[in-house]
Amino acid sequence: MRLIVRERPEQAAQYIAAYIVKRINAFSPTTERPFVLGLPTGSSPLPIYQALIAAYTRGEISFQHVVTFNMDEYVGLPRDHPESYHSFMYNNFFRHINIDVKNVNLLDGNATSLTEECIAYEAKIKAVGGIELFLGGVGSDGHIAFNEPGSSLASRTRIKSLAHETIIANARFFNGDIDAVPRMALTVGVQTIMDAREVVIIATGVSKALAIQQAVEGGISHLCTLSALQLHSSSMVVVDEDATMELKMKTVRYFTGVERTILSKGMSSETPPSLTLATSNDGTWREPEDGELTPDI
Ligand SMILES: N[C@@H]1[C@@H](O)[C@H](O)[C@@H](COP(=O)(O)O)O[C@@H]1O
Repeated sequence: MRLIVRERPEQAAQYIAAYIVKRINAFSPTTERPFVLGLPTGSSPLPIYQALIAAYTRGEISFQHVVTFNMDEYVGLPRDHPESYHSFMYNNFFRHINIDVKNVNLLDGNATSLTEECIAYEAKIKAVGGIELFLGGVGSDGHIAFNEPGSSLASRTRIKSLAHETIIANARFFNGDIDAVPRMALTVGVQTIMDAREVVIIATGVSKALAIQQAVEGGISHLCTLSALQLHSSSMVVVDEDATMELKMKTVRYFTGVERTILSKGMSSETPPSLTLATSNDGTWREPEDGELTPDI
């Protein structure tokens, strides 16, 4: 796991947006070989979407050959409800870029059979060759997507009851009315996220500090599903300083020291070492070879 610390939330978001732009451009996606991107909702990813829209407007990135899969969706909330994740994604991202709506995948929380919807979603991910990069946020209880504490770390897309802490946290999107927050959601599983070739997480604000502490310094535990990323070979957590509040100073210094080492080797701070060193001559992604510098130095 790589931990990137930036002073302010918007700097953390800028870092991730620049990273995604570079990853997609280096991949050179085509119709036959699209870039498959996993996406979250929530307030923390919003500035990432704004930065990606700005990059698109400046002509630095095209989403024409990008296929997206969203992490989760509420059960029973009408698709056109302003707080459905469908509405969130179209209003805050898809409507502002050149993505083909045929390439957008979101779980249907109103499907006749929710179980079949989940099985079909996993099949669709498999059919496009798996997810290249899964972007995610984290809940204050350490959940990733809607994989609440106690979720199996081997879980796949399924129906999930929301934890009380999540219902309270998400009431802010429903005028503070706890009763208006749906009690259930469809969510990709921890294993669905772990299957992505790369996972990038944004966590900003002091409300995420405990979750970050557990995920980075604690052991792997179903009580903090984000901690499963310790087993992923290419994961990166990007935080602002407030989200580091519960980490040991030694931990923060270790990770910022790693980044300094990378920079002193002449790499751009916005360029992941794996990108610089594990990119083939034709610009396509490849597995780093033995002994080659990877993000987990
Ligand atoms: N299902 C979503 C998660 O995917 C998201 O990470 C979390 C945090 O959201 P925020 O960034 O608004 O704190 O909210 C919801 O629970």
